[in-house]
Amino acid sequence: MSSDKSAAVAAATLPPVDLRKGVNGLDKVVLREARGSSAEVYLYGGHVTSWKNDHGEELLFVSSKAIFKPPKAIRGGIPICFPQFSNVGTLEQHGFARNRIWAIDTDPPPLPTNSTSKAYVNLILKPSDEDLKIWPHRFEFRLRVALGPGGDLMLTSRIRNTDEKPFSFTFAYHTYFSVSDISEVRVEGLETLDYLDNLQNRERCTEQGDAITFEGEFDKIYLGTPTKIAIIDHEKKRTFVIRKDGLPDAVVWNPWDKKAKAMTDFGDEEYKYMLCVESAAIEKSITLKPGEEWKGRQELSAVPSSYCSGQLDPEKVLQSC
Ligand SMILES: O=P(O)(O)OC[C@H]1O[C@@H](O)[C@H](O)[C@@H](O)[C@@H]1O
Repeated sequence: MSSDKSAAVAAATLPPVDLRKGVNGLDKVVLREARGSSAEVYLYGGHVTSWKNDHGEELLFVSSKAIFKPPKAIRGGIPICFPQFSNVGTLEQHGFARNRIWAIDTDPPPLPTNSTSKAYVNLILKPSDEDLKIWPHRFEFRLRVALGPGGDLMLTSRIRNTDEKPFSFTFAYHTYFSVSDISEVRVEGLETLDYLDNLQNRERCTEQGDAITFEGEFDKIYLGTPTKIAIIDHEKKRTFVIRKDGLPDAVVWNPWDKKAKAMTDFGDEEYKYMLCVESAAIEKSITLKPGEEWKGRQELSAVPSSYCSGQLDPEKVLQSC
């Protein structure tokens, strides 16, 4: 039996949603779609740690040194940065949502969807008394993680102000994509945009030239980005397409060798095999009045690259997906 078929047969005999124990006994939810794709979501952080296509290939990067233990956020997958991106504010780096234990939301308000997939989970995070001491705002953060019939991974965040006064926040889906070799990767859709360079005190610059390629440490916040961005992996002949909604900015990050060595939960050479492209709302923070809700959506697909005699046609890649 081909591996595709056996993955599909296995998926058909297993439930579309399964609560399991993950690393260090942490609870995780396994999602499986009938054709064989799958995803895993840890309640710790509301954190997606795996997304596999129907060939069983892992599409996200998780470090071999990732520490699955609170309070350290899991290195890789899709950490949720909320209510603060990076160090722009008084909270710990990237906020606290990525290192809190989320709950399964058994009765979420309806979310319009045109997918018939049964492979989804709804999670919820509410602030604890301790959280309210460091960020004095009551909220309900609902996260839905769903696998589409074709294996697409959809994350929908709904954040509601349940307090009596307005609050503001910044946000990112800090997605770590698995790539074959960072030197062979290009990102399309961000050319000619303005960005804040995290390596130059967030100086505002304008991207020049062609698609983005990588030759060293990279850490930029692109502003006013299109709703579609592509990551083209030459060697794998695979293109990731990111579609996003409600998230105008996009962070592109690779730590390269020196920073990789400085991170205790990241292998020295692992920077070669990952790239973060993060759908985000950073430059203009989101403000919610009491009772208001914000929604931010990210949809990921992995498709074969259109690759012709060594030349990629960016237009073709973006249009054909
Ligand atoms: O180590 P952390 O807190 O997970 O952050 C990783 C990186 O996250 C990125 O989003 C930032 O732009 C980088 O500056 C940062 O180094």
